[in-house]
Amino acid sequence: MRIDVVTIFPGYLAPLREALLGRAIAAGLIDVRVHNLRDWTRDVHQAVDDAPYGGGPGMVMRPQVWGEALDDVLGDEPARLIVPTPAGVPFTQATARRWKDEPRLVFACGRYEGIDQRVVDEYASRMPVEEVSIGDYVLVGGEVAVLVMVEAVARLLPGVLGNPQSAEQDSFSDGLLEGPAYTRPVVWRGREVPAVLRSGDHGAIARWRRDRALERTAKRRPDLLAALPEDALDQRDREF
Ligand SMILES: N#Cc1c(N)n[nH]c1-c1ccc2c(Cl)cn(Cc3cccnc3)c2c1
Repeated sequence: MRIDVVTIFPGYLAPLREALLGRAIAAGLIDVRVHNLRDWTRDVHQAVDDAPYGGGPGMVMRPQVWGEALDDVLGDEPARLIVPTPAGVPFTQATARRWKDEPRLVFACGRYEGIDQRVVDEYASRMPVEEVSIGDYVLVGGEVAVLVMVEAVARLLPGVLGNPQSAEQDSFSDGLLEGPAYTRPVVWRGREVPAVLRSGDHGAIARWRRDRALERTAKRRPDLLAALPEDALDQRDREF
């Protein structure tokens, strides 16, 4: 997969080159290119924003510079354009799973009060464009959202995670939150690891883990339980 990110703060994307993702990039599993939007400005001040039509607080990012940048970055290679925005469709694990098979993702990272809407409208007329949000809170720009989305997608790509089973069995893969995890020592500050996890009874362990996942999901995210398909829970599951 090729990933392009256009931003006025390229340094914000430096964490992509660290640790697991950094190794995946170095191994050629992912091709990540970060572009500075200001490279497409033509004025001495490298202006990328202007006052909003209709008034209101803050500034809006100008369409011209975005158009020139995206025309260049996109070239003729098919891609999906992702535009982070607080007003976007929620980004979920299902989104990450859908995007992992894309040959190329291009992220348009805005700042200020956002990017002139005509940029989205222009590119949506010729390619898949998604305006997405990573959550119900407000950030200062799109860069952190891109870090989140790139990591969520990249970890699903073959060879990126040391243990591919992690991606298959992680939270949300079965629609439930993951239950608690434990490792050595068996007793820590007087707190003991649940005996079932040391029993060697794999059936009992699987049941215990599912019970804890159901319990945690019912308590913290009842909306996820409600969204499960009818046949996802058996009678016993419904006791939580
Ligand atoms: N994804 C996501 C996401 C999220 N979950 N919170 N905030 C954002 C996000 C994404 C993109 C931008 C761009 Cl461009 C500018 N801002 C600042 C802003 C603040 C208030 C109102 N409008 C824009 C962004 C915030």
